[in-house]
Amino acid sequence: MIVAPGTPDGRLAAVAAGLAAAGVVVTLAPHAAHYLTMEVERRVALVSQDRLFAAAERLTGLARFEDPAFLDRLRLAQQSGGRTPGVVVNSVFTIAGGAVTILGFLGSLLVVSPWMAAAVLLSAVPALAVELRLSRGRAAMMWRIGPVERREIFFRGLLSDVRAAKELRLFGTAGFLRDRMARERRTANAEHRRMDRRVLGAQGGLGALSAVIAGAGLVWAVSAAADGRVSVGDVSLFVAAVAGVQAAMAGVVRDITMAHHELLMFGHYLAVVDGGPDLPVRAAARPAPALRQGIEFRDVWFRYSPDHPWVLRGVDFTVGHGRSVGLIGGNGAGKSTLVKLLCRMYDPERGAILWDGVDLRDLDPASLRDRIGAVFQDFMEYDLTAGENIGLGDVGVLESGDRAPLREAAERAGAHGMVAGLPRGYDTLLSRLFFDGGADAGDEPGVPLSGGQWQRLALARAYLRGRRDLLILDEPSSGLDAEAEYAVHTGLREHRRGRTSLLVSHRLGAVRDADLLVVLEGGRVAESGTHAELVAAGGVYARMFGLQARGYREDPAADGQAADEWTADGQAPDPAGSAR
Ligand SMILES: Nc1ncnc2c1ncn2[C@@H]1O[C@H](COP(=O)(O)OP(=O)(O)OP(=O)(O)O)[C@@H](O)[C@H]1O
Repeated sequence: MIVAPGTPDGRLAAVAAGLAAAGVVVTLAPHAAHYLTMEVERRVALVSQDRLFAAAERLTGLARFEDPAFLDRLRLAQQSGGRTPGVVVNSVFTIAGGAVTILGFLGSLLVVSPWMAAAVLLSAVPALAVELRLSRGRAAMMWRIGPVERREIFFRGLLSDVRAAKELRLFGTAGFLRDRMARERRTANAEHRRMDRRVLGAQGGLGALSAVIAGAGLVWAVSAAADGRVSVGDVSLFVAAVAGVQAAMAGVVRDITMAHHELLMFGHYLAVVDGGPDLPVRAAARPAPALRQGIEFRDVWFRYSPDHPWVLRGVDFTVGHGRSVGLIGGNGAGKSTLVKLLCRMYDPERGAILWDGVDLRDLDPASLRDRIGAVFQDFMEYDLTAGENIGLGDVGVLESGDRAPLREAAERAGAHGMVAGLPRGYDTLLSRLFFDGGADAGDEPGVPLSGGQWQRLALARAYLRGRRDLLILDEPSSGLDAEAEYAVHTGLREHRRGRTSLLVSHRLGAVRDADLLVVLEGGRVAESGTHAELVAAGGVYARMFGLQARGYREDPAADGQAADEWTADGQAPDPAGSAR
């Protein structure tokens, strides 16, 4: 009987309930602590990820995203950002717990042998120094193998990318790429192995030091017991205390090192989040005003970096307000580069681009971009719904839920019929990679589009920004079929009428009626003028136009006449045929 006879049943029940509650608390506490830790980590990860990508979004231009070192840093920052705070906080708690344990054992040790206590404590100094050094070495190694791991990630992505799958199968290149992937992994593994060996060696040394100290202590304790200076009980206490202090100190050193390593890696996160602007930001940058006069390229020189050749070498021309300018030039002439400069993705190295006479560098980039609608040559295909693919041209419209502007833009881009024919119209998910999560979609896989269909959506996206001051179209119809191209160019002509636009195209028939044609060659404006003027001049444009015109002639015998026909009256046969 553990309860004295006569104890009231109520008290017994209360004691039992109290014990049960304590048992529940004791059982639940670690799980609750784990839950709280994980919840804190989830929240910290969410906030840190948001801050990281907000910082990336603040970068005005593109150069950082083309800088391999920045990309490595961004990847390491993603890994460390969400993890470091949790690891460090955990480490602080475990270090505190370890310190208490050390103090407890140290008390016992001090009673038996203060010298031994000092020796065991001091042995932590080299251990900490060595571990911190290893931690720095590990962080440096992670940075060193960044490019290797990024290449491996690239190959891994390639081997699982549906767009690459065609060529990999047709050319039988998957094995070759798999080897390259394995080679990168082997290189990374070699670095990891080297590091692990260093750690192994160092840990071995530290282990030996601990063993020597503990062994020397034991010898001393046994001989002291033999001399009767300490009792047998003291020897047991001594051995347990030495082992306890050493184990707890090893734990503390391990936790300090882990926190140290995480903080080193967190440096990458801070470098991205606190990184300065990539393009100079003028303190007094003003909002871009509505375009009234035009845009002037004034002696614009540009290269992607000092290690790259000049792409533009003193480009001069003006896009007058309300005028359409066609930009022409061979592959690599710098047309898309010029478009990117106009959107201030980069700054010219020399010269300036002026918006109504104001240098783009003096304008707030966001307000400048708000005045521009564009289709880039390498336009995006978003794994989102058709409506969202168009709506991303103007998030305000997208968020308003008003479908009419989306439809209008799609109609102008010749995309409405195609979108309306999709299983869920504008709500159809355009992807094979995701399931359509719509309430009544029954998790159907999304629908992929053809190249030309995607291009129409990209055009619709630009049209959604129709009220913008400047429309830039970089090869907007390269993937379209003949009818669609005709429709698009007819629509474009309408859309461009009286609006400021810059149209880049290799199809000279598509740009011939622009108010001004600018031909880029060798990084400079080789010639400019109207179609008739350039044809009459018989220069680069005339030659290019003649070549294309010949390609559209049915009768090869007439080739010889072609150039004469258009040079004579400046009204050449239409090279793009259907596009006219
Ligand atoms: N991000 C970049 N970094 C370094 N060089 C680049 C970059 N983008 C383009 N280039 C180089 O700049 C030159 C001009 O490229 P750009 O894309 O402007 O030519 P383009 O006239 O638009 O050609 P295309 O008619 O083939 O589209 C090319 O030699 C290209 O290699």
